[in-house]
Formats: sequence, structure tokens, C-alpha cells
Amino acid sequence: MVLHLVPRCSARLFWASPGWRRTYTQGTSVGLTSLGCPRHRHSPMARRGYSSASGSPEVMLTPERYPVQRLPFSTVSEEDLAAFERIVPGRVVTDPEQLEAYNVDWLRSVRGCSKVLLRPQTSEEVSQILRHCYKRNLAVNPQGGNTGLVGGSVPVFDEVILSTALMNQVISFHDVSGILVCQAGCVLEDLNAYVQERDFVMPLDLGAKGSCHIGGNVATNAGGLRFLRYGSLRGTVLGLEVVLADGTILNCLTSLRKDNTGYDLKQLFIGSEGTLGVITAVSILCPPRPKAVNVAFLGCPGFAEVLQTFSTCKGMLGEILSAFEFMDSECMQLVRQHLHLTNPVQESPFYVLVETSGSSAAHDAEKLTSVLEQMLNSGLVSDGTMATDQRKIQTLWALRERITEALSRDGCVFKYDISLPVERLYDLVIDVRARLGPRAKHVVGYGHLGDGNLHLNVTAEAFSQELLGALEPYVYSWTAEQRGSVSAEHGLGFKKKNVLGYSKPPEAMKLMQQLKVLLDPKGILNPYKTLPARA
Ligand SMILES: O=C(O)CC[C@@H](O)C(=O)O
Ligand SMILES: [Zn+2]
Repeated sequence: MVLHLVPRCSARLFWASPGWRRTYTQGTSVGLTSLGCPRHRHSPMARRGYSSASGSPEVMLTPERYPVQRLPFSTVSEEDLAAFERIVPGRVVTDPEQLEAYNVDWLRSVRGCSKVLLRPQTSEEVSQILRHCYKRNLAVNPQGGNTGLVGGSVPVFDEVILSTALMNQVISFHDVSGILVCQAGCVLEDLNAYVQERDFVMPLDLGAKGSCHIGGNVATNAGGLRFLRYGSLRGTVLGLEVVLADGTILNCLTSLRKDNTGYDLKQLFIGSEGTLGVITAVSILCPPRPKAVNVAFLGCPGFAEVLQTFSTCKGMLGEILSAFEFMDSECMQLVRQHLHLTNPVQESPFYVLVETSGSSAAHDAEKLTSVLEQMLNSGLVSDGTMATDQRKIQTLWALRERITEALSRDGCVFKYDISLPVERLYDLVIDVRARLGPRAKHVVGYGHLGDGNLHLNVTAEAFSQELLGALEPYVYSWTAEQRGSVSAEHGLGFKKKNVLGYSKPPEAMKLMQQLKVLLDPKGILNPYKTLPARA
């Protein structure tokens, strides 16, 4: 039972090292600053902050695995291709090999058969594309970094793929308010590097940061690792520019903290997964870059102790607590086996990652150390290690952030992203493990405990309807009984659209359908996603 307090190396002041603190004029506008470097022009499968399961067998076409009928949209003709070529010259992709990566999702679980990918650079181009598709009744699949986990980012049939990858310009950054305005295709990690140089951070961080686009993050209302500290994108996104189904450009790109003039239309598009409009630009509030970041990785003897550790951290770390993540021992087993990561503490049934972000390095480290010592002495924690330097912080975060990658190397993965009252969070994992027995290879639980968000994942050698039948609707009914959410942060996409009713009443679903009809009367935007098919 040792608490390994990592030697405080000089790099612990990484966040405040002299040299990065620069002075900028108030309201610095950077014009259109390109964030795109060549590696970002790789296919979306190439990056997610980590690699996809490679060498996997051919992915089945979506309609072969799922019961879904193509709706009566037009098919892309030679005339359409010629019109697209006039709108985005040289940026119309029809080569089947190049299209493959845009037709298949990151998990390699669903596959469309789109024949064309368009790569606009401006909102005006997006508008012209949609105007054409609307007139021609062509279905469109808006696509960001293609890192989604619910099949929302790839076509189901032959929808035209509209990629935001070349819309990667920063439009302005205000260095007093921290308000960033950028195009939708900026990669999250690049934006974070950009604002960090200016003493701010993005209010959002995800395992997929190296590939995901800010537009996709907003469209899916992504949660991620900084949610506990900075809250939902519904609070930090200040304005949006959106192109509607008929090509109308809706400019709500305001950069105001307060604006009570009428309905807050941007909220409609946040989390609508490209079904109501295509987000082309985002105005977002970036918090100041914390001067001191510390991370502790702890082993806990049981889930009750994980909960008490959380209460203790909330009570004693207060305003500097910025993340509280947990994972079970099977997760640790998988990251060791598939990614060769090292467990830095003694084997435990549960592990917890606690991060603090504050303004005083010495004070924060002292505070965290004393909390950890107290928890160790009381038996809440059986072992722990703490990092104050960036390299070690990243090593500890990798154990948690890379679980998704480890799971994808373990076989076929069934994913559930559930919100529950925090005290019941792990009961679902225990129940499902008992229910499946040897039919599953692994049943793991991990996630954003501080936000009441469980990632329940089940792996098997191969996809099986029988296993799926044992999991669903069991997991959804279980969740609904607790008044939880069947999608905490990943959205509904294609795979979860039919379970919306477990978390929303019929009246809410009806209103959602009506809003869809109002904004997209022909239903061309990301069809077969988010809302259940109408009877
Ligand atoms: O793969 C998953 O189920 C979760 C992915 C992501 O939301 C995470 O928190 O790591
Ligand atoms: Zn998550």
C-alpha cells in the first residue's frame, strides 16, 4: 500500500513555462488562419488520436446487417457530378478506393456505398451544394472527422458525403474574452494547440481529439474529459453558422456571452447530428489555460470506495477538481494486453484518475497530496501515483483515454453510453456480466464518473444476433427504469435512433419529428439517423 509520489521534476511548471506567455492586442483577429497541416488531410481512418483496428475483415454493408430501407431519394447522375465540379472544382472525389474510408465508420461496424465525396472550403460552397441536392432530392451525409461511435457520420446507402475537412480556418480569436470563431472542419487538437499558445484551452477534450472536427463535436454535442470542469457545449458554444437543407445560410455566429433575444436557435443544431442543418462555423468560449495541472491514478478496492473517493475529492479539492474518471480491472487488463501499457499501481478491482487544474502549482500539488494521503490511510484507496510533469500526466491519461482503442482490438464491440444516478452506475455492468456469462469475451465498465456517465462495453469474437438479443433491449429497459439516458454523450446516430423512446416521452419525439419536417421538409439531411423512422 504505497502512494508513489512522483518526484517533482522541473517540467512540472510546463503549463507556465516562460516563453509561451505572449501578449496579444485585445480582440486580435487572426484573419483566416489555416490549421490544416498535411497529416490532417489523411483519410479519417488514419487518425483518431490513436489507430483503428487494422487488418480487420471487410465491413458488411449496413443494410445487410440492419433492417433499413432506402428512401426514395434520387441517385447521383453525371449531370449532378458536373454541377458539383462547377461548385467545388477539383474537390469532387469519385474514386472508390478513396471513398472507402469515408463510407466506413471508425469502429468498422457500418458501411455505406456513397459514390461521391465533396470537399467544400466555404459556407457559400456548402450552400450551393445543398441548394443543388435539395432541388434534385439527393440525400446528404455531412461528415467531420468520422470518429463517431453510433454510425452517425457515414452514409447508410448512397448519400452524397459532404466533408468539412477543408473548412479548417480560424476566423478570429479574442484574447481578452477567449472567444474563438472558426470553421467547422478545424481539428480539435489543432484548435487546442492554437488557443494554448494564447493562454487558453478548448473547453472540450476527447480521446479522438487528433481527428475529430469541432463542427462534428458540436453537431453531436460531444461530452468528453473536461465536461466536469467546463460543462456542456450547450453552455460554451456562443454562436453557430449553419447551412439549412435548402441552402439558406443561417448566420447566428454571435460572440456574445449574453443574448436573450428570442429563441436560442443554435441549441437546435447542437446535438442534432447533422439532421437539421450543416454546421459550417462555430463561436466558442475558451477558458483560461490552467497554470498547474496534476493527475493522480489510484487503485480502489471496490466501487463503494470509488464513490467515496469521488465525494472526498469533490469536498476537499473543490474548485481545482477538473476530471474524475474511472475504469474497472478488465479495462486495465485490455489496455495492457492490446496496447502494452503499464499499470502504474498495484492490481485493483477499480482504478480512478483524478485531475486538478488550478492556478498555483505548489498549492494544488500539496492539496492533492494531502487528500491522497488521507484516502490511502482510510483505506478508500489501496495504491496511487501522482504526476505533475506533462509526460507522466499523458502516460496516466493514456490508460483511460485508450480503452476504446484496446476494446476495438479485442473483437466485435457492443457499446453502450449511459447516464445513470452515480450510485447505480456500476450495477448495470455487474448485471450484464452475470446475464451474458461466457457468451461475452469481456464486459467492461468505465467512464466519466464525475458526470454520471458509464461506458458499458461488451466484446465478443464476432458479431452475433443472439448476443445482441441478450443485450438489447435489456440494457435500455434497465436504464429507463433508473430514469437514465440511453445516450449520454455519443448521440443516437444510426445505431441508437430506435431507442430514443427509452429516454424521451412520445410528445417530445413528436415535436422532434415536426422540427425535422419544418427544417428539412424533404428529409435529405443525414437520413436514417437520430430519429426513429416514422410509421
Ligand atoms: O468507446 C467508448 O465506449 C467510449 C469512448 C469515449 O466516450 C471515452 O470516454 O473514452
Ligand atoms: Zn466518453
